[in-house]
Amino acid sequence: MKIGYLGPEGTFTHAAVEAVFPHIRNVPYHTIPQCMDAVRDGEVELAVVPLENALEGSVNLTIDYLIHECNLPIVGEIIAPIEQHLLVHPSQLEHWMYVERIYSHSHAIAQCHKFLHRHLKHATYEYVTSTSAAAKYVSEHPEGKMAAIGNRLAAKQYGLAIAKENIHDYDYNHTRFIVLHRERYLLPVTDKEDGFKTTLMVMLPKDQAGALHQVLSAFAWRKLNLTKIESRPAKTGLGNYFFIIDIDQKMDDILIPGAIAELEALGCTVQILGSYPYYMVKKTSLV
Ligand SMILES: O=C(O)C(=O)C[C@]1(C(=O)O)C=C[C@@H](O)C=C1
Repeated sequence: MKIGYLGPEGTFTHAAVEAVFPHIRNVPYHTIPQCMDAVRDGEVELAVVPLENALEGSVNLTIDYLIHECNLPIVGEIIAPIEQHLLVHPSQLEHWMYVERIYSHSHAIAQCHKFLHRHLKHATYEYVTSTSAAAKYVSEHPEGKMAAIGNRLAAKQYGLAIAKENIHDYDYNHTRFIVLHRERYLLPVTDKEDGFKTTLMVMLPKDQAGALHQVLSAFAWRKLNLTKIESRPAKTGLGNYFFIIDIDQKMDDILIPGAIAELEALGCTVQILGSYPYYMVKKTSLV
């Protein structure tokens, strides 16, 4: 069995994969869509991609590619702590405050805006496909006045020095990663899961007053706890949205099917994106 992840080696995604699937061979992919395509095309059985960060919110590319391009069920979730560090070539360690360009994934840069505003006001941002792609690039340009934002694993992997530790803006920093498979599937994980979730995609009927209220009440009176509700453009015209709804329990025989039937009776289109276990990675077992 093989598991694809957003690479190259040393991303937070890689660390999450190693923490939960230490015995499965992992394969890095350059972009999030490439990871998903690899599962769809059968190159790997599973893929892990970032979905949401506690400071910066959803990774829209993941949601949009999943909904519009590559319909794969979510079979698991990994929640991992995130510590961002400023990484430089060792030869630049004394001069980190003079770096002119900061490389990283847009989500990682967004998690460190207060630090960047305070200490590196003059620097410009270069967005790349992942935090470790940034670290790799910086390691290949020892003369450049540049830094990457990434983790300890990437610093080690690419021989960079940590100029400043823990530069993320708020202490509580976690990212949710989803595990995708071609079909609904039970994960080969020995650790006990920390809980279960069910994720739905709901498209409201057009121009119906109070539709969202009715949708929420279908969950509320059944006491189904929602951990997330988010809208994304349906990409069919201004004002057309779909909702991603996370329910805090696994699929059952009565409550969730009942809520779905009620939504469909209201004229909603509903798709079950997955019903899956989630795993919380401890800080010490990450990077
Ligand atoms: O896995 C990585 O290192 C990434 O670059 C992706 C990503 C993300 O998209 O959220 C993953 C975790 C961190 O929140 C920052 C970046």
